[in-house]
Formats: sequence, structure tokens, C-alpha cells
Amino acid sequence: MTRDKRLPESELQRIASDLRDDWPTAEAVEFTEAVEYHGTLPAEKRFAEVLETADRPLLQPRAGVPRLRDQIELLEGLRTEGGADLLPTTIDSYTRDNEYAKAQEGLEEARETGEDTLNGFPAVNHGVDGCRELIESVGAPVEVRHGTPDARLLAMITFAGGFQSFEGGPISYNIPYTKRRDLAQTIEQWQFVDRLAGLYTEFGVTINREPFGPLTGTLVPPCIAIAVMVVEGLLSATQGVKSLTLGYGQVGTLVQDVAALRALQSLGDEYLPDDVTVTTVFHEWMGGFPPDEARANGVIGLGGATAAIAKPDKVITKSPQEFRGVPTMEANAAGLRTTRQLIDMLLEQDVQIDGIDAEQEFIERSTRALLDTILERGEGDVARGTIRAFETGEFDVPFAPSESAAGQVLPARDDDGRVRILEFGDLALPDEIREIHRTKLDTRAETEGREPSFKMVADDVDAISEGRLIGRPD
Ligand SMILES: CC[C@H]1O[C@@H](n2cnc3c(N)ncnc32)[C@H](O)[C@@H]1O
Repeated sequence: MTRDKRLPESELQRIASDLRDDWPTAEAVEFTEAVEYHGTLPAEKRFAEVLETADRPLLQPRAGVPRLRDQIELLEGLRTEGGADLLPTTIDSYTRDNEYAKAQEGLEEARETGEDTLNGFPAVNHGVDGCRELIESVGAPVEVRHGTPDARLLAMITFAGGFQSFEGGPISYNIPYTKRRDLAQTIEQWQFVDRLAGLYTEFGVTINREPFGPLTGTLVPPCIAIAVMVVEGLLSATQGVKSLTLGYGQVGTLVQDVAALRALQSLGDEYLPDDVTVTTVFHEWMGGFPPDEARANGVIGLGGATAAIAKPDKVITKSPQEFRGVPTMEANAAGLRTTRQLIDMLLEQDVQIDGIDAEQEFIERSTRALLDTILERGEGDVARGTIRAFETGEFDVPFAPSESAAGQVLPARDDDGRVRILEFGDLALPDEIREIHRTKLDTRAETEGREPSFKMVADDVDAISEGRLIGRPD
């Protein structure tokens, strides 16, 4: 039975030895040697230290290409041309599905043809030495960014390879990313990842963990996103993780985004143990982008402005080529500079906006309602409570492909563009909170002369890529 309990050392060893059979590069992983290797890295490569001592929001793009030399060149370009403070290594889709043989084929084909045959860096195939060469060749700390439900082997190899930050979690990389895996299984798999991160931490190598806040990436109500972040943070902390970066995906409404980021930090600090350092990361708009690059830069600029006011610890930037898919280095670097321009111009301004405090209070009250139900369903055990609350639909994520979620919740923007809930399903929000959502959506319906309906949801999903925020009827 899945419980929120620290994994015993013997269990960690047993799982690790089983995982070694999954790909030959796992043979090179040796914990004590890896701890010593991390000890040789200079201070500017220590991810948690750089993040947690910064005096302004740090910028980090996503970036991943198959070949090692190209990845080094790409990351150094993003650091020197784009001004990235922190670097990513985005992992390819085959690796995310544990299809290491297919990733190998793609890597070999990339080496033969020079084409980017994979949509990311196949770190398991590159192995410990390849990862170490990457870490040693770039001038900033590097995080593993991916979308892997079963990330155990990827963690073993990248942690040994010198990476000190790892994205994802049992809900945030299950619910939005896969149809088939059940929550109990991914919770147990991520307990291995977090216990390994905790063990490195106990041996003096702090591994930063970053649950994936945006979830399904479009119109996710802040209270749902933040509740998932707190749950994944609690599960990580049990395994000994001491450096947690909780994430939130921009919805595009300035007041709500600033309120949500402040609520994220305050609830993270409240619910997570005092010996865990809680930071926040703001993901620039994760929904559909406008195809026009000037408009896309406008979306990115709004992200930068929001970050300057809310002051998260980190911002994951986007590129003006988001509509097209994987951006060129130049476009990715431009997205970093656009974000930086807005932050540098706004950061020192004393911006007072009415409504942020009230929205933050509303978000916190709603998030607490969800967390209280989860803890109650689990009789104090957040792992069991999460599984049960998803089963009953009391915890749910909109547009989730996963069978683990009821997927009954439907969001829509209100007349101010803030994300509200049109359909609740069995979501554990009390009537007085539901009433507020309804009233706000009724106001929009009044303005638009139509009934609140799924049509609003569909109109809102496409609105930003069509150049606006709210999907008003034509
Ligand atoms: C979570 C989805 C995000 O990851 C981005 N992404 C996925 N693969 C790569 C990649 N290989 N390089 C840069 N960005 C990437 C994608 O553009 C989207 O913004």
C-alpha cells in the first residue's frame, strides 16, 4: 500500500540494482564516487546555492538537442547570447517513455546525419560521462527538464552525471503526461527519485527538486496547481529533499498571476517543513501562442512584467517561435532578453495594484479546502489521501489525459480574464467558494449576452493564440 513514508536504504538499493538492467550506461553509476564528483564542482555550478542566494528572479529557458557537442553549444549560446542565469537540459520524448533503445537509434542517426532526430537530449544514452562533460563545459548550473512518469533511471544517471536539479513529480508528470500509469505507481517511483535526491543531500550534495506547476498547461485554476505543488513538496520532503522549487504556470491575468505566485510561496512555507528551503518558479504562458512573432513577444513580455511584480525566484522563459515547436537558439535567447528587459525596467518600481490581496486570500482559502480534504481522505497520509481524492474526483485537473483523474473540472475566464471554474465535478470546494466562481462567470455571461457554457471554455483555450485574453464571442 502506498504510504508517505521514507524509503528504507535497503529498498533504495534493491530498486537501483534492478534499474541497472534497463540500460548499459547504468553500470557506471556509483553513489560514493558520484558524491565525490559533485564535490569537485565549483560554487557557480551548485544549483540550489545559486538559486537560493539570488537577489532577483533568475531566468531559465528550456533546451535540448540529441548530440552532446550541440547541447553544449546550445546551452552556452543561451547563457552568453540570452543571458540565462540557469540552464536546462530538456530530455527527449523516447527517454520520457523509457524507450532507451529508440533514443539510442535517434542519437546514432543524429550523429550520422547531423539532424536533430530527437526532440531533446537522451541523457540515459549519453550516460554518466556524457552528462559530466556537459556539466563541465557550460558556465551555469543545469537542471534536468522532462516529462517522465517513471524517471528513476534518468535520475540515477543524471544525478551521478553532475546535474543538481530535477523537474517533475508523481502527479505533475503523470496526470498531464500519460494515460495509462496509475497514481500509486508513480508516487512510489517518485519516492525513489526523491529518496535518492535526499541521500545526495545528506552526503552534502543538495539536489534541488522542482514539481511541474503548469500541469496540463491551459487555464488550470491556481488553487488546483498550488495544491498539487504542496502535495508533491510534502512527498519530496518526507524523502529528505531540502531544496524545493514550487511551480506555477502563467494564466495571463496580471492580478491573478501575481496573487497565485504569492499564495504559492506562502502556502509552501506554511505546509512544508521548516528545514526545507522553498522557492518558486513562474512558467511563462504554457498554452497556445500566437503564430506572429511580435505578438508572441508581447505574451513573453507580459510574463516578464508579471515576474517583476510578483518576484518569483525563477522564471521559465518562452520563445517567439513557441507556435512552431522547438525554437532555434537565437529565438530562445530572444525570449530570455525580452523577459529580462521587462524585469529590469519594472523590478525597482513600486507597483501597487488593487485586488491582488483579495485574490490571493481567495486562492489560499480554496487551496486549503483541497488540501484539507486530501489529508482527511488519507487520515493524515498525503500519499494515500491524494490517491483517494483523485479516485473520488475531490481532487482533479482540467484536460487531464490520465485515467487517474476524473477530468470533470472545466475552467473558463471571468469578465476580468481570471480563471474560474465552470464545472466542478466532485472537486472539494465548499458551496460558498463555488458560488463566487458562478457569480463571476455569470457577470461575463451577462456582458457577452450568452449562457456560461463549454463554448466559453473552448473560446478561452484559443484566445491567446488568436491575440487576446478572453474568448469573447465575435
Ligand atoms: C513543456 C512544454 C514546453 O517545452 C518546450 N520544449 C520541449 N522540448 C524542447 C526542446 N528540445 N528545446 C526547447 N524547448 C522545448 C516546448 O516548446 C514547450 O514550450
